[in-house]
Amino acid sequence: MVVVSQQVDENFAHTKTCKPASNIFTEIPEVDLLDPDAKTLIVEACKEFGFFKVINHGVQMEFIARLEDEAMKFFNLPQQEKEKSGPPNPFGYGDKKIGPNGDVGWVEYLLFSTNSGKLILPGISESFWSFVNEYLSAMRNLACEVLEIIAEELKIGPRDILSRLLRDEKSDSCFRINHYPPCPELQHLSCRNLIGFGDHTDPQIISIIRSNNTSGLQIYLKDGTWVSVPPDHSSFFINVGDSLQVLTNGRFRSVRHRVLASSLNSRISMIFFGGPPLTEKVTPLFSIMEQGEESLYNEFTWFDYKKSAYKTKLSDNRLGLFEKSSTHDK
Ligand SMILES: C=C1C[C@]23C[C@@]1(O)CC[C@H]2[C@@]12CC[C@H](O)[C@@](C)(C(=O)O1)[C@H]2[C@@H]3C(=O)O
Ligand SMILES: O=C(O)CCC(=O)C(=O)O
Ligand SMILES: [Fe+2]
Repeated sequence: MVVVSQQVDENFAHTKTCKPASNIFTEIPEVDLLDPDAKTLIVEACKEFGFFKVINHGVQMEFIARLEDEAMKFFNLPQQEKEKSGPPNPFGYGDKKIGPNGDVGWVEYLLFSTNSGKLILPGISESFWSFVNEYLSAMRNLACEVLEIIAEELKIGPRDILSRLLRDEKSDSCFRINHYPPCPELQHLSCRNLIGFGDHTDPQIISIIRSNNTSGLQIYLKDGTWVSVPPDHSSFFINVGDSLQVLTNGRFRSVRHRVLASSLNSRISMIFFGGPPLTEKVTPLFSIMEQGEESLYNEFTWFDYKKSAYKTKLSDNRLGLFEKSSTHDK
């Protein structure tokens, strides 16, 4: 038995594992977008967790299911067919390798830009492409609605002070579909968990995650613990990204998160990352600052941040490089 376990461990030498952490977190803030109290809940959640769940969002389930079906059709293609849409540079099909700096995970994915026209990928059918575009426009609207609610509650008007960054035709947003295949060998993996997508924060302003009902997503709490997010295929999970942490001068928290692979079930997730135009300065909003308050960050544009981010490993503290008091100061 011990021998079998050792052999299996060797098979996973090229992937990453972590200690088991299966604390199921039942206190994820749940925001009903039709509830007049939504504003307060959203702002509290962004400060405490940088993360919340949205219900009554108005996006039809059939619409989401159609895109998920198309994505599964793609991931079910023979490996060599899928590889024709890769490697990602950074857009396209990727398998196990994440980003340009040696990160790995038990995941395959498709990464799309939302503003560089049609990405010609051999494995992407016309119908898949048109579902992606319809979905993206629904996600942009949802992200903007949330950002407008935030602006209103923080009284940092005008109402579109944040959402205009995503509505801009040059908004540098992107979209990712992740597929985490089940990993039956995991049961023998000597009490370790297999990393699907390693821990990180998202660099953009806001991200919207939607997944099927397979668990795996975890968030890192202020008290230093990892907790599992109960999956809910009919809701959206919203992440505060690094840029929103800066725009609010640290009032909101960019959430560290990761995904663990499952031994039994396949997880599929679709994530919209709402980013500003490349030339936009990412600095604390003037209207949020109290008298005498100083920016916690050196001035940078989204282009500067992205350029720096793509030199980092997934789990690096990317924002640390731009913090004023940081020892990493440039
Ligand atoms: C390791 C990397 C992958 C990533 C680019 C990076 O160098 C650091 C940030 C990573 C991340 C995390 C959130 C999103 O999934 C992503 C698309 C992004 O914008 O930043 C990925 C990048 C990627 O996979 O290309
Ligand atoms: O797949 C998921 O649920 C989240 C993945 C993620 O955090 C990412 O792609 O940035
Ligand atoms: Fe992420």
